[in-house]
Amino acid sequence: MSTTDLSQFPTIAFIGGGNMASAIIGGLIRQGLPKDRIQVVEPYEPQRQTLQQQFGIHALPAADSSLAQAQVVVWAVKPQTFAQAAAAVADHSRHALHLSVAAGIRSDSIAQWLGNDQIVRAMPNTPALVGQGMTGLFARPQVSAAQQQLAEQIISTTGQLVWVQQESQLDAVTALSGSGPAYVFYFLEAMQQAGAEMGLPAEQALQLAIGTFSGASALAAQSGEAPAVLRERVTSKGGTTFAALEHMRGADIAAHFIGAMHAAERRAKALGDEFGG
Ligand SMILES: NC(=O)C1=CN([C@@H]2O[C@H](COP(=O)(O)OP(=O)(O)OC[C@H]3O[C@@H](n4cnc5c(N)ncnc54)[C@H](OP(=O)(O)O)[C@@H]3O)[C@@H](O)[C@H]2O)C=CC1
Ligand SMILES: O=C(O)[C@@H]1CCC=N1
Repeated sequence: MSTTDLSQFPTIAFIGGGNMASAIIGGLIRQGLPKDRIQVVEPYEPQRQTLQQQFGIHALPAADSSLAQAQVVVWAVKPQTFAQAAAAVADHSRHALHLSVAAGIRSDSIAQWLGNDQIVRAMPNTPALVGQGMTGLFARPQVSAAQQQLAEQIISTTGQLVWVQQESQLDAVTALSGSGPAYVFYFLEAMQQAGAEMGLPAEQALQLAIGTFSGASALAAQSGEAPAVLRERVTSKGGTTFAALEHMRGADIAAHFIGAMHAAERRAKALGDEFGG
């Protein structure tokens, strides 16, 4: 995570004030962006109250002309509601940089809805909530280097990032790191259940599972060795890991897992087709 000083940063408007918007707002405030530089449009009253309690930000129930002061507009609405939200905002944000986190919605659609080509698409993930996000970014050719840097500064308050060269690669990022935390939680649930079935208290089983994920991730990141090498080092001949991995191979878990990720990528593309312009 970068430690950029954001005290001189421009005003940023968020369209949609739910999970992902909150993760980014939290990152920006932690790094010193004054709250009066953040605007949020959020139609759901309980969520507006949450934003007030969590960040001391007064969110607007609907777009209005005050959005014209924002130099960056972050789109954090569901793909299904993007077109409708864009229609209400377009007239107020002709000259802003637009940063969309919506899954699947292509920048061609966004440019058409907003009448503006200055668009960066981002695919973050929920560990952004604790400053450990992983985000893929794509910039349209019309986006300047300075605007790319601005997008990078915003996203880097939530964790790490990578730029992709082709917009279609964002669908792969969505299937991998965007949806990825859910895969990890799915495995954590299964490991907790197995631990409990084998006689461990459920809480202790979860603690062991979480610690194993974070420890193995740290080892993979710091050792510089391939996951397959690290896996082999755990797998003693005729031992327990071998027994577990043979069971997984028999059930072709890897093929099923890879198939699941392809399903996520297909869904990202379908969201773009279904809800894009
Ligand atoms: N959650 C995740 O792990 C990730 C999500 N994303 C993407 O982020 C985007 C937002 O997801 P997430 O934060 O989880 O969703 P949320 O539902 O938490 O947030 C979206 C918010 O937008 C509000 N909203 C609906 N219509 C409008 C409108 N016209 N103008 C302004 N706000 C509106 C919603 O209100 P209401 O509830 O009343 O509809 C809701 O509070 C999605 O496009 C998703 O694809 C990207 C990466 C990861
Ligand atoms: O499930 C979704 O559609 C969003 C995009 C990536 C994670 N959540």
